[in-house]
Amino acid sequence: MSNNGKWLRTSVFWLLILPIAVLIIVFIFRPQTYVKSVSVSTALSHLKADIAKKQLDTVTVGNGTLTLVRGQTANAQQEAATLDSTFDVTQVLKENNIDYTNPELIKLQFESPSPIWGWLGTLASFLPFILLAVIVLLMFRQSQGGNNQAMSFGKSRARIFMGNKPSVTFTDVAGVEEAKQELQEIVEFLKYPEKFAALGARIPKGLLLVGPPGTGKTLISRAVAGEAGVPFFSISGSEFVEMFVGVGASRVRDLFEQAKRNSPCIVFVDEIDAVGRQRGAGLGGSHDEREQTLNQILVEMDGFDTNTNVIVIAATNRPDVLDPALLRPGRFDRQVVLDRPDIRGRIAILQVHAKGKPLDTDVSLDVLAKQTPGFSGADVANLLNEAAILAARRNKRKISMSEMEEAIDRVVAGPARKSRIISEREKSITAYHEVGHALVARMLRNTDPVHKVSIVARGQAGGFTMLLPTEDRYLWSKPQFEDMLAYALGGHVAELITFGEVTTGASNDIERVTKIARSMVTEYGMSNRLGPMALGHKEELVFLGRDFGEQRNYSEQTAREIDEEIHRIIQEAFDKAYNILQQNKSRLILISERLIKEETLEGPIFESLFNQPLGDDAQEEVQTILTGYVGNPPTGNGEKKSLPLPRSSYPLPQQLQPPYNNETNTPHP
Ligand SMILES: Nc1ncnc2c1ncn2[C@@H]1O[C@H](COP(=O)(O)OP(=O)(O)OP(=O)(O)O)[C@@H](O)[C@H]1O
Ligand SMILES: [Zn+2]
Repeated sequence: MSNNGKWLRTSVFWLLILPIAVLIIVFIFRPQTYVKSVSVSTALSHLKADIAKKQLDTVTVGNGTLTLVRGQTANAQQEAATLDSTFDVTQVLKENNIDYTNPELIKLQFESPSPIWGWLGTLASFLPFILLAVIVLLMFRQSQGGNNQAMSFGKSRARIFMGNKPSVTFTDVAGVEEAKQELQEIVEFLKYPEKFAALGARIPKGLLLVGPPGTGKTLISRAVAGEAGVPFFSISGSEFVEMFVGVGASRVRDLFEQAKRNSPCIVFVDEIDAVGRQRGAGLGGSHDEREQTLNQILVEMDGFDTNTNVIVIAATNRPDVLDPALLRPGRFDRQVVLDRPDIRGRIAILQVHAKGKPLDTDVSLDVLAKQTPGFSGADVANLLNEAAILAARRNKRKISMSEMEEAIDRVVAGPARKSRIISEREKSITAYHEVGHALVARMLRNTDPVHKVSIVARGQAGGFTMLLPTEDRYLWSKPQFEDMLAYALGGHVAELITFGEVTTGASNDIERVTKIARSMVTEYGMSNRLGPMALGHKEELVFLGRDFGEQRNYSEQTAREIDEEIHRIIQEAFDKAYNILQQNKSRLILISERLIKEETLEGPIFESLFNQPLGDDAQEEVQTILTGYVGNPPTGNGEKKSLPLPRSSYPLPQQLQPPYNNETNTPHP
């Protein structure tokens, strides 16, 4: 850190210390509450008077004294009366017609107050010194640059980490088969470390679980420990954020010490993003603390030798903010993704959590799964729990579908859940949109194979299409960009062709397309008309808060030409996508409808659907789909007039043969 930063930190430090010092002085010279000695009868009569005034008093009896605190203010008047051993407060109150059962008026306490007060009093008089000592210690630590190894300040706060052996197994985790498979390997490592050691295999030290909240990251980690029969230690990154400097690091040290003593075992670090954010900018103690905690975790992990057999599993839903140091080999170099479950996953999770819950005959888990797109595992579990509570409240013996329906609404609308539930229509539109992308990608030469099409909502997007890059790409050619643009417009075009209208769902695609097309023209020299010229983006000149307008390094004429070229490129991409989807409309309908049912289509399934013969049977199926459609069917007939007419006559279909069937391209897995 620079000198400047240090100076800043020191001043911030003093700004914090000064008010504390002032507080301490005020505390020392504060007006003492004064306890007046009175007789029992005086105290009682005062109490009676206060009750008549509807004022809440506290009566404490114990240690031979009756203390009356009159009123609830901080420096309420206090009276103490000495009692003899036969004094029975309830009896006396009764005799005096004081209703001591009304908590609004009288708070009756029977603890022995004096030792606590005495102790507190002593503590209070020492408080300034204790605070001073803490401050001095903290300063000392600061000036040491927060050296973790030195001092045992954090040690005294050492917490005993309970490493329990969870009884959870993989059967309790449902719908995340891929993740389970990957973690199975970790289980093997933990169970038979010698087997791997004998072969010289390096046991992974760290594994990062990535996924949105409630997708079972904690659960599956516990299940790994449960399967392997090893202890499970857990800690959460967010615990460290508010701590004093050094405490977090020492906690981490304690945790790992115990973990190593109990190896083989699992250390689970939840919310690692809370400490594992990119190091760099930041100011103040909590930032320092985070950095030190993170450093300590890295130090511990680096210190494992080959037979440590402690595996650290960290969980996050923000892998993008993590410090790259965490992801380096030998640290959290393995990542396992836990996504929100698709329909099959939700059925499986429903089955797991329905165990032990008596369900009525009308309950169909399939139907429930269908109604809950976007639910995480935790939401699904929560849904069943809510339904069970509702059924109990209605004095039912079994949970029926009506409770389930209501529980869905609760989970969706309830404060805990913000994820959306999609209407049937929105689901259809999303499906056609995504299959539009996928089909265009499938038909073009320069796009990667389709890896997955899904209408399970993720983040902002209602669905997504994933291509599987066949190689790392650093250079993009013009044809690649052109196909990419058509692919990106595939969703928009599919909506247009089928439902005859476009939705806001394509706005991201359109933004991306526009950006790429602009870059092609202005940065990459991919427009023959303008040639290889860096036509820098418009720069906004903002100086000292004043906007001086835009600065261009080209003329008005060129600006117009750029716009025209961008327009042409996008138009051509649009036409390409349009032609492909028109020609494959039956495929579009068949695959989209399948996607609506299954919510996710993996690459191979998409491929086999794509390759289905489009004979009479298929045409018949299309017709059945269209006639059976609720609402307006995805035919889009009659809406075509409003389309921009395809201008470029892209040669079809010869050139657009499915590319992955020839010798140079093998069908992807
Ligand atoms: N795949 C699943 N199978 C069965 N139950 C699940 C699954 N996913 C989540 N649950 C249920 O949801 C609960 C919460 O999940 P968990 O705490 O493991 O999620 P998480 O991903 O760690 O969440 P967070 O990111 O908020 O910490 C689990 O205890 C379990 O009951
Ligand atoms: Zn899209």
